[in-house]
Amino acid sequence: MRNVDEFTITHQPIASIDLMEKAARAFVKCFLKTEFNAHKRVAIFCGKGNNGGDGLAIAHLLLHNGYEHVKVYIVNFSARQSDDFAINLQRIDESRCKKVIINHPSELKNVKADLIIDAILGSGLNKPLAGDYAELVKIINKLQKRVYAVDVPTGFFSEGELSADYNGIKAYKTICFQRPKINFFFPESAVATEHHEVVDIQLEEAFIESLSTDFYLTERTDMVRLIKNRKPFSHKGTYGHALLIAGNIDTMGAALLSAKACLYAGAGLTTACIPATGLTALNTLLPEVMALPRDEYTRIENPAKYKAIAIGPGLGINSDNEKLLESLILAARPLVIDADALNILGERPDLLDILPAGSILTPHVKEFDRIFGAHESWWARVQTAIIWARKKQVVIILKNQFSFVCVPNGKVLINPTGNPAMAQGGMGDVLTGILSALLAQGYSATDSAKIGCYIHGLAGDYLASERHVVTASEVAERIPFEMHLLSATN
Ligand SMILES: NC(=O)C1=CN([C@@H]2O[C@H](COP(=O)(O)OP(=O)(O)OC[C@H]3O[C@@H](n4cnc5c(N)ncnc54)[C@H](OP(=O)(O)O)[C@@H]3O)[C@@H](O)[C@H]2O)[C@@H](O)CC1
Ligand SMILES: Nc1ncnc2c1ncn2[C@@H]1O[C@H](COP(=O)(O)OP(=O)(O)O)[C@@H](O)[C@H]1O
Repeated sequence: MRNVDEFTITHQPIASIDLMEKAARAFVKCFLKTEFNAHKRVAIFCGKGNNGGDGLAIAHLLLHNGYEHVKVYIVNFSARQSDDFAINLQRIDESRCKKVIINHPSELKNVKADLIIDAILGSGLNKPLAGDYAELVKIINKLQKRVYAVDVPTGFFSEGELSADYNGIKAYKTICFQRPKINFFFPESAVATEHHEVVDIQLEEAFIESLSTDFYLTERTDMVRLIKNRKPFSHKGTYGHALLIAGNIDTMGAALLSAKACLYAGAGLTTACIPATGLTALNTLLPEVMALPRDEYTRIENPAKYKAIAIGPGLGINSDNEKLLESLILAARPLVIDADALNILGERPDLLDILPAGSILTPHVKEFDRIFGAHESWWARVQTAIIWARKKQVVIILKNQFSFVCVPNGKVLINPTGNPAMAQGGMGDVLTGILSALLAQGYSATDSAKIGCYIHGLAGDYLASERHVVTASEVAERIPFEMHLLSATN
């Protein structure tokens, strides 16, 4: 962001102090959406860099917006200060804003605040917190007040491996500028900030887009561009035949959920390869789906007749299923590999080595570590996924609240949709069904993964807007509505 900042200043008629003012305005506008009680006492902790400069400008604006009790705490632990911090400090000195200078953490006493704004250190963090900074942050966290962080919580690295013993500010919400920090998407960030919201400060967009990065956030506009309308005169053959190899005696539901999602995501034909004991359930619940009974060792005759083949949901781990997976991999057909098929891969590194290019793997964290070994952090997991996706020319969807879609060209597409109401068994089976349907309809593995994760989460978000929890079946049923809304606009 720093070079974007510089680029904006040199290419647009805007001074850096004005950019800081814009950032502060954007912060305050967002802050006032939830904090509209101007009687609340606000303590703003400001370091002496530009993050602290933002804090001072925010203090000014809050007073302007009718907040009566705003106090700034200048964290004076460093001799250096940025130019824009100095300008804003002078403005504060000339205003009616209360100011306290803290030269040592022990000087912080009797903080009477309802809300705290953290502007001590932002994206300039270049080493872990230690000494006075660490001590001060500990005291602030102990106050147990609602903290809003400016751009980044103090002590939180925006990118790179996150330490397991985070000692920075624990924010309720981080209001960050222009782009989310990559590390907000990792589960380890939950300890640093419960929520984050990105605000636009009109940095030079064209320049941001031109910066090289391996991380891309999937957006609604991508869906509108990618999802194709159903064509006049098209028929079931146009939209491909998907085969789902799934289910076992005690996990038939997984097969039913995948097959349901496959239907609802638009495959022309769907066949479920399930144990014969599940046929009645399948025919009763999903009469549109064809069945291929799976008893003992089954070979898929003529796999070429299917445009997409998925294997794994509720499959069960046994030698017959292992042989089945092996035969498909040896047939060099791209596959969607999920759940127990991933667990089989974990036991068979030789199969991992010959994965058909164009396949999609959909591991959650445990499945991922079973295949690729234990990892200390999510950052490390994503690095491993990037390497394997490139090496085997496959797509790896590392599933979580924000799923990381690692694609063959080494890029990572971060999926922003989805929510904790979706944290319930069967949700991954639905994703596998959606992916199969998209592949059957002719989308590439990368586009299927990108679209599939997005609409899966979007359906969950729609349902969760009025509910505490959503079920996997309901997510499947919501898919055609979301696809309609997205494709209708293109
Ligand atoms: N384009 C944008 O995004 C815009 C950004 N803006 C704002 O600027 C913020 C970035 O400001 P910044 O570059 O001045 O750095 P900041 O975070 O204030 O740190 C200050 C100094 O602290 C030091 N330091 C680092 N780690 C340390 C540690 N562990 N313990 C102790 N000291 C440590 C380090 O100095 P050093 O140690 O290198 O001398 C560092 O330079 C950004 O977050 C946003 O709020 C907006 O105003 C406008 C648009
Ligand atoms: N908190 C959450 N926020 C968003 N999505 C979630 C959340 N929890 C789970 N999901 C989604 O639900 C799916 C769960 O997959 P998985 O664990 O394989 O489920 P199952 O094996 O029960 O079918 C993933 O796609 C994941 O992204």
